[in-house]
This record gives sequence, C-alpha cells and structure tokens, in this order.
Amino acid sequence: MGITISGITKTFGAFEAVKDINLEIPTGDFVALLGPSGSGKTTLLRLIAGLEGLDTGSIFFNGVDYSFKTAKERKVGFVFQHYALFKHMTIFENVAFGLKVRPRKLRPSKSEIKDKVLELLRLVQLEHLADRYPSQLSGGQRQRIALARALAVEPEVLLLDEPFGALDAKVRQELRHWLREIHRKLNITTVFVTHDQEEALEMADTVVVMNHGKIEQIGSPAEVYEKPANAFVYSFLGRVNEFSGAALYNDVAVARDAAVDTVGYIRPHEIGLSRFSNRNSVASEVSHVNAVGSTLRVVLKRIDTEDFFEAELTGDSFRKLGPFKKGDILYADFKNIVVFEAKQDPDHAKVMEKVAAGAFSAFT
Ligand SMILES: Nc1ncnc2c1ncn2[C@@H]1O[C@H](COP(=O)(O)OP(=O)(O)OP(=O)(O)O)[C@@H](O)[C@H]1O
Repeated sequence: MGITISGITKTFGAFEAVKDINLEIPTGDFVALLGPSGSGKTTLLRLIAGLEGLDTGSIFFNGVDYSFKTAKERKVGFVFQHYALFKHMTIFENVAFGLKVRPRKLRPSKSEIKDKVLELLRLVQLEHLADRYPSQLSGGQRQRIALARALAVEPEVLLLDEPFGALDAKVRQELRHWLREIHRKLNITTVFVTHDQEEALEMADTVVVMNHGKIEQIGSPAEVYEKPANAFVYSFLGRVNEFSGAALYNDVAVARDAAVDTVGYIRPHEIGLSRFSNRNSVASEVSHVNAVGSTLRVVLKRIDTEDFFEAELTGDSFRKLGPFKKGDILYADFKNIVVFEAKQDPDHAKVMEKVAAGAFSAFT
C-alpha cells in the first residue's frame, strides 16, 4: 500500500511536534525515519498508524483519504521497542491472538489459524519455541515474535518504532539482516523509526532525516550521505570533523566575501596523513590511536590552531605510512571540506561551496 502524507501538523499544547510534513511512500518501500531524540519521529509514525489525531493535513492510503479513520481501519501492523507480549500466553497463542479476536464472520477456522501461525513462526525462524512463554525467550527472540504477531493479521503497512532499540549490538546487527530479508520476501510497505544513522543507512531504501519536527531531507542512503542538503544532515550522518572560525574564513574566499557565519565539515576518511609536509598539509600531533577492525582511527591536534580532529586510515594506508605513536608529528591533507552557512539556523543552511583538495592551504 502506498502512503501519501500531505501537510500534516501535530501540536501538544503549544508545542509543535510535527510541522507541515509532506512525504510520499510508494508501495513496498522500506523507509527509515531518522533523527535525534525529540525530532518527531515517533509522533509521525503514530499519526500514520492513527494512534494520534492530526491537527492539519491529510494522510492517504492508496489515494484514499484515511485522515479520520481509526487505527483498526488502517490495517497497520505495529512493533514497539518494548513490545509487551502477553505473559500468560504461549508464543503460539501470542501470534494467534490477532486472528482469534476477529469477529466470528471474519475469523479463520482453528486449523487455518494453526497453519498461519506455524507459517509465521517458520518465517521468523522460531517454530521450535511455539510452546514456550515470553519469559523463556531472549530479547531478540521476543522482538521476532512481536513481528510475527504484527504480521498475523496481514497488515498492508508495517510500522516499527525502534524495534531493536533495547537489544545489544550483535543481536541488533543480526536482526537488521533478518528484517531486510523478511521485507524482501513479503514486500510490505514498511516505516521504521531509528535514531541510529548506521541502522537507517544500512537497512532502508529511503531515509527521511528529521529535526525539530521537520523533514530535513528525503533520499536513498547514498543520496543523503553523499549529497546532504544542509549542515544538520551532514553532521548527523556519519562521523565528521567540524571546522569553523578564522581558519575557515581565511581559507574560503566565498565564505569571507559573503560575510556570513559558516561551518566546514570533513569526514575522517577524507583526511590524508603523511610523514612529510606538502604545500597544503597541516602539521598535527598524534594524540590518540584506536584500531577498530580493518580501520584505524587517529585523533590529532593541529599545531597551529590546536583544534582536534579525527582521521580514519585503511589498513593499506596505515601500512604505507608506517608505525607511529602518540606525540609524533604527521601532516594532514584535508581533501574534501564541505562548507555550509550558519549551522545554528538549519532551515537556511545550504552548501556554499564544495572545496576541492588543496584549497585548504590557509590552514598552514
Ligand atoms: N503526548 C505528548 N504530549 C506532549 N508532548 C509530546 C507528546 N508526545 C510527544 N511529545 C513531544 O513531542 C516531541 C517529539 O516527540 P517524539 O516522541 O515524536 O520524538 P522522537 O523523535 O520519536 O524522539 P525519541 O527518539 O526520543 O523517541 C518531543 O519534544 C516530545 O516531548
């Protein structure tokens, strides 16, 4: 089912939690609502579900206005971070619940319910746990059952609110792959809320970046990561070093001439490190080295401005550079600084100039 969200707003008292949101979700899309805490993600999800009433705007399901329909009428499946399975029911009974409570006319027969539940338990790969109780399951298993239960009533839209939020990193990682796989099999339009940019970029077809109740950008993971619409999106997606102040003004003629407040960002992997100085490089002292898997993160301090920044080296570039330690001096090349207007005012922030390699010479 396709969803069209048109100019919706939601206020709690005087506080605008969701402001004039427009969003088109095609059938079968896998959408991540991504943003910091309080940015309005959950409120938007609850508005789509019909668990919260709209102040203004409309929501259409397959072109039909559902703005004033109840949650039940919307045929959505919901999974929350802490999904309370019924403690006194077995896993089988939990998954069967939504079908058993249907009005008599719409209720499948006992054997149909059994087939459906077993099919869903197979889908979430927990068929062997059918007779257990929720307290006998791990957190990850419970979330998989919660999903099976949401799917039992054959929803046309699946809404997930930080479904893996309470689980540890390894289980989260497994469940991400698993959920993608389920989506591939069933192709149900899915919207999930997360504040974890890695989770959004890894799982979603479409990422909706939210901040202060508004949408900052909508795009594929590659689009929002590689072509961020503004300073907020750039700094929120992935690790960044931030440069501002005199050094940036001296460097970027456009920023200086425009005489506006500017901020520059560079991702750690876009910083080159060398043992030797060149025309554009900045002498920096190694302050901390952290080897994580195949990459090496190095925190350095510029000798001139004493600003700290982080560089990321692949195994290959580290081998070329040779061993170094805290206190050593290396020369940093800032290859791709992106400069935005006024970080404080994300509504008006836009890319001023993408600065190519070498243009950062005034740093030296
Ligand atoms: N029922 C409510 N009454 C009053 N304020 C609310 C209500 N629900 C949400 N809010 C406020 O609306 C804002 C957005 O909340 P929301 O839960 O949508 O954010 P979020 O992006 O999902 O955050 P988180 O990641 O922390 O869950 C917050 O400032 C929150 O305090």
